[in-house]
Amino acid sequence: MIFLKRIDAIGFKSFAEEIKLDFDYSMTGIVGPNGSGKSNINDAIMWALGEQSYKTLRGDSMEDIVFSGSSERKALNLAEVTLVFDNSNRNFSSLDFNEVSITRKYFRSTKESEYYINNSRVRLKDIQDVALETGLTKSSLAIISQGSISNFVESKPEDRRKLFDEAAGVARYKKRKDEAIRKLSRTQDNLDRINDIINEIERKLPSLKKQSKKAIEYNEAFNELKSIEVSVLLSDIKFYGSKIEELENEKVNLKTEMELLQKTFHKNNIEYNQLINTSESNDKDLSKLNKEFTKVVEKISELKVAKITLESKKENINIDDSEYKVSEIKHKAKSLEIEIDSEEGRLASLLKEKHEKKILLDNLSAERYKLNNEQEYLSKVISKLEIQIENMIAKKNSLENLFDGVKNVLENKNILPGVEGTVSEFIKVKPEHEVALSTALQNNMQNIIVKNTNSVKVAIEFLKSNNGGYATFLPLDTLRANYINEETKFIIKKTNGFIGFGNELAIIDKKFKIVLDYLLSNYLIVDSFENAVNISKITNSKFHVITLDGQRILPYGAIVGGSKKNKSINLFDTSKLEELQKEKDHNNEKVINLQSKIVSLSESIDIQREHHNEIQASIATSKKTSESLEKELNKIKNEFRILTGKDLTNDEVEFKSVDEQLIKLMEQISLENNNKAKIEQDINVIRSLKDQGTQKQNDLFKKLEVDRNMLSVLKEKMLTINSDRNLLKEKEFNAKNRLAQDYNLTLENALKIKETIIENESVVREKIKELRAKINSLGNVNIDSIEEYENENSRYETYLSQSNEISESIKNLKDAIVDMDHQMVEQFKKIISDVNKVLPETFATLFGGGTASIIYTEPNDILNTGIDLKLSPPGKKISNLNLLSGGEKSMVALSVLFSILKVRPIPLVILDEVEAPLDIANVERFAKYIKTFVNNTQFLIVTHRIGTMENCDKLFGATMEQKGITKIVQIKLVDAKKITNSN
Ligand SMILES: Nc1ncnc2c1ncn2[C@@H]1O[C@H](COP(=O)(O)OP(=O)(O)OP(=O)(O)O)[C@@H](O)[C@H]1O
Repeated sequence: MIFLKRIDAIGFKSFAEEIKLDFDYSMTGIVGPNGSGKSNINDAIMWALGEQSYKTLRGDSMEDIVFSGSSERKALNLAEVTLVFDNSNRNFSSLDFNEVSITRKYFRSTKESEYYINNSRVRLKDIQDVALETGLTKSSLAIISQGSISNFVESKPEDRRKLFDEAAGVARYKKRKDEAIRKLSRTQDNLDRINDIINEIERKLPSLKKQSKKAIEYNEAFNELKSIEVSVLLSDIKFYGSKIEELENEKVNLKTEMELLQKTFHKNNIEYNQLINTSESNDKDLSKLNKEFTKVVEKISELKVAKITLESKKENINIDDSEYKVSEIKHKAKSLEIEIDSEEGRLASLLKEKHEKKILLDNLSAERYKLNNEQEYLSKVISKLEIQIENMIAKKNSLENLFDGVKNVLENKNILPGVEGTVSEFIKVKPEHEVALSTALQNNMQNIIVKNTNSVKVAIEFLKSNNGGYATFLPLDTLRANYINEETKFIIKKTNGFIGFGNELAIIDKKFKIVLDYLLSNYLIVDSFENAVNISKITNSKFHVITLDGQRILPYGAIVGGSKKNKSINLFDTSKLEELQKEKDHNNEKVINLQSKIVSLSESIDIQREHHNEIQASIATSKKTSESLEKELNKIKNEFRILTGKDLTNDEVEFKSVDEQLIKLMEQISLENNNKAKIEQDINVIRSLKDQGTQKQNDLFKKLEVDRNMLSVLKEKMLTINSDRNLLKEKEFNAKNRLAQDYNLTLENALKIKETIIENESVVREKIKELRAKINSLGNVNIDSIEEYENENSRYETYLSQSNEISESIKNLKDAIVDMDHQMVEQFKKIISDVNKVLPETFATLFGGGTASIIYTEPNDILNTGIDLKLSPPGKKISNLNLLSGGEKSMVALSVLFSILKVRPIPLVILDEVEAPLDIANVERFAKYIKTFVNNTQFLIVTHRIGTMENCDKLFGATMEQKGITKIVQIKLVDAKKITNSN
């Protein structure tokens, strides 16, 4: 049997000071004046066992259970009640202790309750479990007040049955049944909701299934088409690629051939034009010489006429024959000497001229040798430059330095709208700013300039769908620069060593200016590190400051410096490439100049060589002429010796006036003849040169014609190659475009797809047509429907299984309710029958005779039936229970209560003034009757009645010595009586 050993309470209602009640006895009485706090003990027990209804506790809120203060005491914040039970028989089966204490605390401030079992904090539910085992729970039989006793008879049959429900333990089932019904209703709601969803899905599912089937068919056909067509496109692209490569190679060879031919043609053309010039100048010289020649011939004729006139004049003079002959000889000798002198003079001048020509020729040859060497050296330099340029262009065109994302975007520029190119492609810098601006731009060189944000969107989608990497885009429509304000700019410009703002030093096309401003407007370029530090300080370290050799001071003062390795390749390459190209062009110009100089030098050398040869020939002729004149002079001198017997000396060569005139004339004639010969010689030289020139000119002309024809053939060929190549490029582009547009594939990604081997091209192309037709025949396809169908179907299955589970649990609940109903009926019937067995005896004992029984108001509906009482007090016939007196009503209720206690003993029963309406004799009977239960039940009786007090084992008196504060002390019967009497 569970035995309540002690109650400790403080702060609960009127227990402002701690009260302790030891219940060592089976029947304990509590006495005291009205309002002294007796019933508060019952409340304390109920509250400690977890009572949640403040109304049951006679309050308006839970706060009302805390001591609210009195005229002398302040209100308390905490109410605490502890019940101590004996558990040596382990009546609380789950608690392995000899003593079990249950504590509840309530804090007014937090409005929170705390529960403890044996001082360990527990949940409310743990307390309620223990309370169930005590049988001391709310509305149980354990706590009976005066009100509930008098109500029992007066209440309706349906309310009356509650007591029996409690006793039968049916209340527990009822509670569970209510819960089960609530759960059933909730579950049914759930089922309805799920069935609604199932119906809704069922409506959608067939159409989705149809769409999904169509989409799957489409996907299959599309994937097959994709696999075949991608392979066909790849094989086409491969074919076009190899053909384009062949044509490119052919083009390179053709270009080299054309360049060579053009060089030769150009060279020959210069030579040809120079020959024409030389020929024209020769013609001029010739006509001049011819005029001079005519003049000389005319002069000689005139002189000869004068000589003949003089000779005839002389003939008329009568002179001795021998004298004449001597004179003749003298005259002839004189003229021969003149001729010899003149010939010697001519020879000397020819030798001098030859010497001069030799020196000139040597100089010209030396000059030509030097120029040839120079040309050879320059040609080598040009070849080297060409290789360097080709390498650079190849490297630049290869895109190999670019990040994956950037490379992919640039490679697919044709299908991505609005992509302009990388920053490095457009920005140019002066060589002296190259290092600084490369340092500034190092992270942005590969940013891609695009027209607008839409272009960015398309490009990013493209990169995402091809797993093509990342890139930074600069959309021209939304890009905004963070400009330095004019005032700050003014100060910066005045600072030592400041060279310029990054965006003003770099060069870019006007339409991309915002890119420069965006990237470089906050970069200050300065000459030296010291000045960089200074300018950074002046500007509060707000901007990037970069020195010409690439040292950087970042905003907020960080400094980056070191070697110049970071120089941007692209920027450098651009200016370097231009530099190389310029150098090459400059050297080419030099070579062309040299070539024309060499050609003209060669011309001059040829001409001078001809002159030299002519002079050589003239020298030989002159020597011969001199020799023959000497011979003739010697012959005449001999003739003179024979005629006169003396040697012809110079003194004798004297003439008379006519002779002298003749000699003079002859001298003049000889001089003019020499002159004429000289002119003739010059004419001959020029003529021969002219002939040679004409020959060369004709040869060159023919050669030029041949080369010109050849060039036009080669150009024609180049045009054909270019147009073939462009055609192939277009085809290749179209194929790539189809890869991108039809299959959203870059070439790179397409190559990763396993290729279908094409054995028979026409069969494959036929298959492509077939698949296309199939795809077209499918019409509008909703690809998402595959996933949608799968999702909806799986949702359908999930809900279906949930619906089945819920239906199953509804069935279980219904079964459980039926089971509970059955249990309740059985147990209810049992308690009624058990009580009916003892009730007549109890009734007779308390009433001193008579009989009583319990009857069902609805015997056919035991679950809902009310309970009525059939009573026969001794000597009375009762037709209506309401006709009983107050005391009788209490006695009837107590009979029923005690009958129940007999058949269903309860460990602890609290009776609160239940015997108040009874007369002294009945109180006596009542108290005595209680005594018959004490073996199974512990009684706590709040009473004002002496009869009851006399039968109690122990009495406690409740007083309010201090106003409003209950004090409880054990008292003797005599004192109890005193208290009662004084009431
Ligand atoms: N929160 C509270 N703080 C202080 N006193 C309280 C509080 N709640 C109730 N009381 C006091 O408790 C008393 C009521 O006690 P109780 O009902 O136990 O009296 P009783 O002895 O059973 O009286 P009766 O014999 O008339 O039934 C009242 O005086 C009331 O003012």
